[in-house]
Amino acid sequence: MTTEHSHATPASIADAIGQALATAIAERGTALIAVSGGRSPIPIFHALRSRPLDWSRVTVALVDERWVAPDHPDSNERLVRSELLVDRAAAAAFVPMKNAAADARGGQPGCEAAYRALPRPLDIILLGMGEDGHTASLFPDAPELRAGLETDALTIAVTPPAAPHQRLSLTLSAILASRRIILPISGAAKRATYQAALSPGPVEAMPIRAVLRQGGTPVELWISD
Ligand SMILES: O=C1O[C@H](COP(=O)(O)O)[C@@H](O)[C@H](O)[C@H]1O
Repeated sequence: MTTEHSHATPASIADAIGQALATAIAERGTALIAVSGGRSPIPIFHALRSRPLDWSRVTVALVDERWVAPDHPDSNERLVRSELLVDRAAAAAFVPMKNAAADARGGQPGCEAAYRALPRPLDIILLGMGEDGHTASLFPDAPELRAGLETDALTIAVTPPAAPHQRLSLTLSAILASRRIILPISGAAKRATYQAALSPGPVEAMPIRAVLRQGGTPVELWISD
């Protein structure tokens, strides 16, 4: 089921995430969120990081990672540490995807073990979508895409055909195992991508379709100008 929220703002999205985390903490004592990298989540991180939650009970994981050093400008870990895990959110635990392996394929088993050790299900995923219809690091035409859409593993190494860096990504099954998925869509280009994703066509051409076409996990689209 997909719910559309129009006129979204970083504050309204942070409200929804903060409430989900607070509910999880109240019900189970802990909360687990996986967040995307890229540009889109930055204003949401800024609105979320000062929310009055018991952040010491929150664990932050990643939706995907570029296989670069954690201080590289393209590192999603660097982004999350610098833009989310500060202020009140500095008390949260963080589970990186990047490890010491030389490449993403070599690092996948260690990442899989680290993510399997997390409590499940994820309470919430802050998902992203590229203008090419990729989500997480499930890229159109990636050689590993079919496996990423079908495997029961939580993570997969991906070689994007047209984007920089090897990736480590949550798989579709791991994404859909979340209690709730929040997908912000901002700007004309992303809105056009979303409309294209709603049209008939293969999932392989726009992997976000696999998230939008399923009916088991609630997906909230937060749409802004
Ligand atoms: O490469 C990536 O791209 C997507 C979309 O990024 P954005 O900059 O267009 O918001 C992101 O969701 C993913 O985490 C990231 O690794």
